[in-house]
Amino acid sequence: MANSVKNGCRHPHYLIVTFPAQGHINPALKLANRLIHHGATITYSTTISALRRMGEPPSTQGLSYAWFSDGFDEGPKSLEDQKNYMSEFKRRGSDALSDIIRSNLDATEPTFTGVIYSVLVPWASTVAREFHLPSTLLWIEPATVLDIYYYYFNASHNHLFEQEPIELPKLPPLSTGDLPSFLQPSNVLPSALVTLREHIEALDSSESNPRVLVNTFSELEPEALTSVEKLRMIPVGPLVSSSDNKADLFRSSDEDYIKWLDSKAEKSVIYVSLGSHGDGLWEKHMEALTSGVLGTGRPFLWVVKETKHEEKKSCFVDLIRGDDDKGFIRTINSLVVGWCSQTAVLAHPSVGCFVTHCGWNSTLESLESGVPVVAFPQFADQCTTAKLVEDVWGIGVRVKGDEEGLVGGDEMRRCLEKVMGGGGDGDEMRRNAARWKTLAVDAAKEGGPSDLNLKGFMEE
Ligand SMILES: O=c1ccn([C@@H]2O[C@H](COP(=O)(O)OP(=O)(O)O[C@H]3O[C@H](CO)[C@@H](O)[C@H](O)[C@H]3O)[C@@H](O)[C@H]2O)c(=O)[nH]1
Repeated sequence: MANSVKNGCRHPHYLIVTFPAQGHINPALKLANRLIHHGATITYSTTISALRRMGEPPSTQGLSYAWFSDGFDEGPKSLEDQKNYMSEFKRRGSDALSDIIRSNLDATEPTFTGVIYSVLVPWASTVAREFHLPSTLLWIEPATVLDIYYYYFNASHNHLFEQEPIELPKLPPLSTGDLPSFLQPSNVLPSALVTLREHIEALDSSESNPRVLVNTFSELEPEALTSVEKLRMIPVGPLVSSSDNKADLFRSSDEDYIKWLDSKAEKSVIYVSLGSHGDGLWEKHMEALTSGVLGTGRPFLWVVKETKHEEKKSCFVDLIRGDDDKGFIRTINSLVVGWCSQTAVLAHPSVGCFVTHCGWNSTLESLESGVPVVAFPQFADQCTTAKLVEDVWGIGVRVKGDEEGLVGGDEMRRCLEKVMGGGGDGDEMRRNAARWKTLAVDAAKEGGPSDLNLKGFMEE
């Protein structure tokens, strides 16, 4: 078999495969850029639906794309489509990936040296194995969350989940509400659980101690990174993309939100964004969130992204802006945008607090910017991240729901005042956030520990 060989070593060429969602595409792109920086070539593969939404993908020398159809090039339309999505993504994705690898291997000079696959794409490791290519999981959530899934799906540890607090090796004691939502009794997405189990099975069935690239850094989760003996977790984060080298699946707002932020006092603005899956929130928490934020009387910048439910969106925007005579005051003191450059917003000196759902990218971005948070987790890994934010890293406060998990406006306001207010807890969170900012930036910079880990991964 002919190979691309330099000085006796095969030139690294990775095929990176990701799930086509906003929170998945960019950390993998950032990884691609860092690997290219260290001399690798990358073929980046995800679905045509993602390409259609992002328009022109970022281009860099050494980076090429291999798009494939998951059968839903315009995105899943009906509830039925959504139910079938994960199995279709796996079926069509496996076939497509086989074709991509086969045509590379059939070329006069085949070049792939390995496959890197991300969360929700466990089948990529099966395809890689069929072609005798090494594969590595890129875990784009906290190491702590991977530990939890590992123990949950592992027969010899599963009993640890039977009593509260849940005590897992080297992790802080957890309540059921701190677990990823898929492991909670209220889980409404059984297909996610099937895919996560496949991830753990793929790791368990591979070589003795599989390497996992984790989007975290060693100071942030020192114990979690070594909790599971079977896994060699390699921290390579934070993988946070700058505005000019990322792909957005949503159209940025025309409003000049940076100019608006420029007009506000230092650390005075509440930034509200609940990631790229905010739709379900309107039903449950819209009023609480709105009354809490408005109740503080502080200026706010709020992302209400485009949605299939445009009618609900406009009700929500009306509610934020106010439909009474106070509406004018609210409008001049607030800005609602459809989508923004979140990293640019978080880096702005006027932002004093981030109301976040605790998606892992948003959390890393707030750590890297030193902005304290009000944690308002919705599903998936977000519940565990909220626990870490509040109890382990001390950079924010988590809103508490009632017995049914419902959050009230007073609670939201209490949390906002705690983070934004002067003295006591607020000062401590700001100090902690400033400390984490330094550590996060140092970890990811050229020659920093995460960067050296990535270089080590390539050279091994
Ligand atoms: O106006 C906006 C709003 C968001 N973002 C970006 O969108 C990304 C959102 O990612 P994340 O915070 O991780 O949230 P989700 O999109 O909800 O991510 C999904 O994927 C993540 C990685 O698996 C999980 O941690 C989350 O729980 C899951 O919901 C971040 O990079 C933000 O900077 C923008 O650029 N502009």
